[in-house]
Amino acid sequence: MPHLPLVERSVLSLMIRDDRFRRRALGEGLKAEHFWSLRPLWEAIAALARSGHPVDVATLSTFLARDGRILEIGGHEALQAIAEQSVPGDNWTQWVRDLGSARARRVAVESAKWMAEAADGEEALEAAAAAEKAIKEAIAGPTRAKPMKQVMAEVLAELQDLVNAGPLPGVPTGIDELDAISGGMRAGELWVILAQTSGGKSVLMNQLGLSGLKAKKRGAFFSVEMLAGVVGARLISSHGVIPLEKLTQPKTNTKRDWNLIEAQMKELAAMEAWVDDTPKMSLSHVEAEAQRLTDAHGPLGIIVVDYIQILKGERAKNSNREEVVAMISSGLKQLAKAMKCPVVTGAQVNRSMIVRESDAISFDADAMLMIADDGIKVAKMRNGRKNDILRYRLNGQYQRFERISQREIDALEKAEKEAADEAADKAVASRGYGAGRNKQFK
Ligand SMILES: Nc1ncnc2c1ncn2[C@@H]1O[C@H](COP(=O)(O)OP(=O)(O)OP(=O)(O)O)[C@@H](O)[C@H]1O
Repeated sequence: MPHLPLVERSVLSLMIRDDRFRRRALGEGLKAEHFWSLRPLWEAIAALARSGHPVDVATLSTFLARDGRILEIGGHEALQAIAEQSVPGDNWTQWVRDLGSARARRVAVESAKWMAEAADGEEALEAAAAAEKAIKEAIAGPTRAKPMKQVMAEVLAELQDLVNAGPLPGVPTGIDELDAISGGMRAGELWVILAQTSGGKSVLMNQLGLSGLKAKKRGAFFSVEMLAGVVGARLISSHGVIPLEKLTQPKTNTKRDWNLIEAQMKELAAMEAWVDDTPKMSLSHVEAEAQRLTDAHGPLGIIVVDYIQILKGERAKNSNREEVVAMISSGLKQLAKAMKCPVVTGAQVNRSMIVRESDAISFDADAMLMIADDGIKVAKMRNGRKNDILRYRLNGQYQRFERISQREIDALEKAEKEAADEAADKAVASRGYGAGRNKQFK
């Protein structure tokens, strides 16, 4: 049978060593049929990756040894050699095409056999038609395009969901002004919260997640920095408007404090939510765990990932930190699409409020909220108006963003207007029209 042992070997070697290629292979529609000599190895890698298990030589070896298939690929040493083979990923696309064409040639050989073995003319014609279809499919690869009939059915289902949904098309954010602009956090959207260090990213992410839980959505919280207990304490504080100290230094708590805390704990415990605090968490861990939770409990309604730059990237050889961050942000966007729910994450910015390390985050995000002293600026909103400033400010003690008082908003707006006028004056003066905007009209 036609096959390409070296290409199979190179593709599988890349897949063992680099999660990025594993995801590409699965996303690009490679299947067991594309492999001939190393098919059991493909099946083992795909099964482990899909179920969120590590894909390393030891795990693969145990997996293949269980049903005796390790011998079909040449034994443990052959597996070790494949994993250690150093191959560049540059030819990946060509190799995937080559595997597709080798598969097409195998289908052609098989098809010729069916036709030759046909008992009579009619059966031979049927075999020829079936063979033509199989060859076309093998050459084209798995189709990704959806027929218009299916697209229309999906539009109809979405419209029905929107009609049946509450007042908002998306998951409520809990911040009225933001809901009015965005319509809530919609399925497939990536929301990114930007702030300097300790600016309140985690607080706002949790607040949006909690708002989803209150709207009876299933939620998953992934936290790299904080232990699950700390996330839990912060959620209690935010949900119950209880000072965080009462949860971090509880020795002086009164009976009333304990009653309040217990009531909040009960409410939160009844929500369908999970907190994952695995250290050194990677994007593929998040993807696999979100899938596992969905399989076990039903679709998730919101996913919070705290936060982009701290997530471990499977670093491909020679890739810099910027490329890794770009890969993670696009992975989170894909996760939102695959899980059909919003994903909320954060990104650290520097003093000039520039996203560190990657512009890609701003490309992938559907909504970007920038935390500043005078409020939360809507820096991007794919489905709505941008540049509004939501007059909310971090209240660290209660782990939530709260509306700024009207008096303070008036003062902020006055100061902003004065600053804008001053800037306009300077611009006019610098163009040489006079000393200032007001003087021109005297
Ligand atoms: N007991 C408390 N009282 C008042 N403020 C508190 C208390 N505990 C924490 N805070 C404040 O709450 C905020 C928590 O911010 P948060 O952890 O959301 O920031 P972040 O942007 O996620 O930070 P990092 O850069 O560490 O990821 C901090 O500004 C902190 O000072």
